[in-house]
Amino acid sequence: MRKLNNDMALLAPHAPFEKYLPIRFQGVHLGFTKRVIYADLNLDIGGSGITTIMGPNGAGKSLILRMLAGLVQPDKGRIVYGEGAPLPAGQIGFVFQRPVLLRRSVLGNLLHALAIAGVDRLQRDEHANALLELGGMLHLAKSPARKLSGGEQQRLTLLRALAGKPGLLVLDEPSASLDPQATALIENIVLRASQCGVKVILVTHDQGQAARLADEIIFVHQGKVEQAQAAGAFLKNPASRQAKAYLNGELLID
Ligand SMILES: Nc1ncnc2c1ncn2[C@@H]1O[C@H](COP(=O)(O)OP(=O)(O)OP(=O)(O)O)[C@@H](O)[C@H]1O
Repeated sequence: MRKLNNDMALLAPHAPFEKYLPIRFQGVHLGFTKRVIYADLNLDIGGSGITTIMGPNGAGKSLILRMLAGLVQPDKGRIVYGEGAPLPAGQIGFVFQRPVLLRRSVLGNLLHALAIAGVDRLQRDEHANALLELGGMLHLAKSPARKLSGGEQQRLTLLRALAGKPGLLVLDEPSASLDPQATALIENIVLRASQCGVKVILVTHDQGQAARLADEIIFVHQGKVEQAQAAGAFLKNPASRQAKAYLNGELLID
């Protein structure tokens, strides 16, 4: 219980996020010069907890995350949070596939993120150290961030994303190419954030990871999106033939 209290102090969103749910993609069209990725994407990401997006390479999973982040704008349509109020700055934390860390120490990266998040200068050291403890990285505090191993960099990126106590955490294959132990460390932090009320949206190809983390799963294939299905049901008996083929490792041709 004590740990949960500590986690709550460290991870619970700085402002309640429920009112920004569901997240709705309404009539979204997104295309590039030679290819339309989404012609008319309508998708509700409704529940709290962890939503996992799965689907073959190039299906457009990362683009859904990038649109959520406002990094890519749809050509048409819109993304609506809850009743439609604009999402306040600092409510989304991102972890992308390739970590981009500052040329500073591990601690320096977290202190910078805390400064950006508006945390009082006097509280930053304590907050950063608590994050490092959460990530099992206290012993690396003074190491140059860019010299860390891939798994350590990914974990630091996750801690940095949580520094501002966001209500929504968006992760794009956060443990691709990590070993099982490094993956377990990442998953532990994600689960703890979720238990503290952070809404998590995670892209993964790892069915084991989806089974361990996901409450619901969305399947994306050729610009079409299956509405969220409960994770257990999806992994056992997915709604579509394409999802079944994907889970069985078969080539998807239509
Ligand atoms: N800025 C861009 N310009 C042109 N094409 C793009 C751009 N961004 C993404 N795409 C294309 O959109 C498609 C979907 O990309 P996206 O990164 O969302 O796929 P993904 O489902 O995340 O794939 P993966 O599992 O391989 O990471 C790809 O074919 C990609 O090449």
